[in-house]
Amino acid sequence: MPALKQNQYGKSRVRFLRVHRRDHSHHDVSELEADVLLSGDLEGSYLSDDNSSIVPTDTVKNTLHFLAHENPDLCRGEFALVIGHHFLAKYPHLHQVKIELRERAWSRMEIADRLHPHAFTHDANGTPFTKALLVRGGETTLSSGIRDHLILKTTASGFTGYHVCDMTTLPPTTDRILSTKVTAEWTFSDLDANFQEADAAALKAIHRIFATTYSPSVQRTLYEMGEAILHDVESVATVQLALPNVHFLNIDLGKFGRPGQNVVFLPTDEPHGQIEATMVRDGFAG
Ligand SMILES: O=c1[nH]c(=O)c2[nH]c(=O)[nH]c2[nH]1
Repeated sequence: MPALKQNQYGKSRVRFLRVHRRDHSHHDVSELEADVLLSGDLEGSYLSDDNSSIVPTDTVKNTLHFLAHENPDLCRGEFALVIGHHFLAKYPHLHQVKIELRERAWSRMEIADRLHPHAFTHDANGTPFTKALLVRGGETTLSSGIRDHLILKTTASGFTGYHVCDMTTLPPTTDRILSTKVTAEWTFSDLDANFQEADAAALKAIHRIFATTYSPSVQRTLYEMGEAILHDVESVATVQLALPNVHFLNIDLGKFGRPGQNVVFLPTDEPHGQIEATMVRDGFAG
């Protein structure tokens, strides 16, 4: 009989919208998609036909809906911790709960220069997420971030001085379009932090570095983004960044009397460069 090395189970893609009604017309919304994976004394369900340890995944889904109802005002980070603590407290045979919450971001409509109290527009640039891992008797880890946040600038980016060999065809440039689809994840060292403020500050730091510094390479810009997040957001200990280099290629209009034009570019998806790194605050283990 093969050894059961590792196992986990749960419910994925549980979707719900929470409406926090501050008063009859002023509402906040949070639309989430949740994955919850459970581990613990569950071997019996794999090694025999004994299902008594299985909290059905349907129950997991119902629990998420119920906890959403009871906690309409918690931000993603706080809500992830509530979910994790609930499962560990209620089911003593579970040892670990892994949670991911992905948000469909809704921002308030601006009507007559005022933010509307209950009308929203989908803020579709990327998917904000939170991950939590709660281990019975162990440490809780919590991280937040954003996937596929697309940004672009039209100058203040170049790429020169790179390694040249017989396979090199790339011309150096000191003025290029720089675009990337940021995936970033930051891990909290302080579980009492204001996660919402921290998330907003981290995204602001990414934007500030992108917009206000000359980029000599995606690698350098990535490092400066991570450095800025760690500088600006005290509650964060590590930052992981993945920046695809989304190329916009200069279209040759020489035949039409517009040689070396710098106006019309071809957007491309593939192939793309892929630059990734993890940065750790001094004094913290990676
Ligand atoms: O910023 C860049 N980093 C690279 O590693 C690279 N490679 C490449 O072809 N163009 C670029 N640009």
